[in-house]
Amino acid sequence: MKKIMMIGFGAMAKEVIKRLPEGVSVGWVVARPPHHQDIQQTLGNEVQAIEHPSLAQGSPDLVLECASQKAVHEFGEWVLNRGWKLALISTGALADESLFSRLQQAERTHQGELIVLSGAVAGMDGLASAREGGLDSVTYTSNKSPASWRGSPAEKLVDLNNITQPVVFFEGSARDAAQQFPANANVAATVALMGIGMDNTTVKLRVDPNTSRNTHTIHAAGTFGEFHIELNGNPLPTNPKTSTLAALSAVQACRRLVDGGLVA
Ligand SMILES: NC(=O)C1=CN([C@@H]2O[C@H](COP(=O)(O)OP(=O)(O)OC[C@H]3O[C@@H](n4cnc5c(N)ncnc54)[C@H](O)[C@@H]3O)[C@@H](O)[C@H]2O)C=CC1
Ligand SMILES: O=C([O-])CC(=O)C(=O)O
Repeated sequence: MKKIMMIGFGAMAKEVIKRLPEGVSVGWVVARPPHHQDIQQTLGNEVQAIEHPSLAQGSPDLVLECASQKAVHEFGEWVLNRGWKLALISTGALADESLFSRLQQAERTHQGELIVLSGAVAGMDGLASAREGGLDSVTYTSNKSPASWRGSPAEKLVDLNNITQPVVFFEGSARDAAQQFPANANVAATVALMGIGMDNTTVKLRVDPNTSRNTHTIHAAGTFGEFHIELNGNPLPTNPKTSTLAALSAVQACRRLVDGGLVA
C-alpha cells in the first residue's frame, strides 16, 4: 500500500481522497488545528492529522499539496529537504523566484522530487515539447463565472454582481496573474513553467456572467507551428473557483505511484 501525505483538507483534497486509486491511502493530513477533528471523524484514527509535516510518524510515498500558495511557502522546502516527493497544485507559488530556486536547490541536494501537476488544463506535454524548438508567443486566457472570482481582487476591478457582458479585467504576465490571484490563476504559472516563462507568457483573466464553467484557452506559436486549446471544465460543486480536472490530475499522480505511468 502506498501512503500519501495530503496538505490541505478543502474542496480539492476531499475530492482527491474520495477518488484515490486502489493501493493508495492517506496516512497524514497537514492542516490547521481547527480542521483536525473533522479530519479524524471523516478519515478515522488510522490517519494522522498534523500541523506540520515534521510531526509525521513514518515517511510518505508522495506529499500532495492541495492547499494554497502559502502552504507551499510554509512546507515545500522542508518536504524536499527530507528527500520526499512533492506534487504541487498551487503552482503559482513558483512565481516567487526566490522560493522556486530554494525548492529546486532542496530537490537537487536531497534527491527529492518536485512535481508540477497539470491541474485544470491539458496540453502541457505538447507545450513543453514545443518549447524545445523555440516558442514565439504563449497566451493563456481564463474565463470563469462571477461566483468563481468572488473573494479575489477582481471584486475591485469589476462589479461582479451587476455585469451583463463578459469582461477582461486583467491582462498582464503570468507572474503577476499568479501572485495577484492566488486562488484562481495557478494555471497561468503552470502554462508559464511549461512554456516561455513567467514574464513572457501573456495572461488574460475574464469574467463571464453567462457561464458556469471554467474555460482555459491556450494559444501557442513557435517553430513547431501553432496550437489553440480550449478546455471547458466543470468546477467542483464545493468550490466554483476550482475545476474538477485539477483534482483529477492529483488523482492521476497517485495512480502513477501504483501503476508507474505511460504519460507524465
Ligand atoms: N493548478 C491548478 O490547475 C489549480 C490549482 N488550484 C489551487 O489548489 C488549491 C486548493 O484548492 P481548493 O481545495 O479548491 O481550495 P479550498 O479553499 O477549498 O481548500 C484549501 C484548504 O487548504 C487549507 N490551507 C490553505 N493554506 C494552508 C496552510 N498554509 N496550511 C494548512 N492548510 C492550509 C485551507 O484551510 C483549506 O481547507 C488552491 O491553492 C487553488 O488555488 C485550484 C484549481 C486549479
Ligand atoms: O481550477 C481552475 O479552473 C483554475 C484555478 O483555479 C487556478 O488556476 O488556480
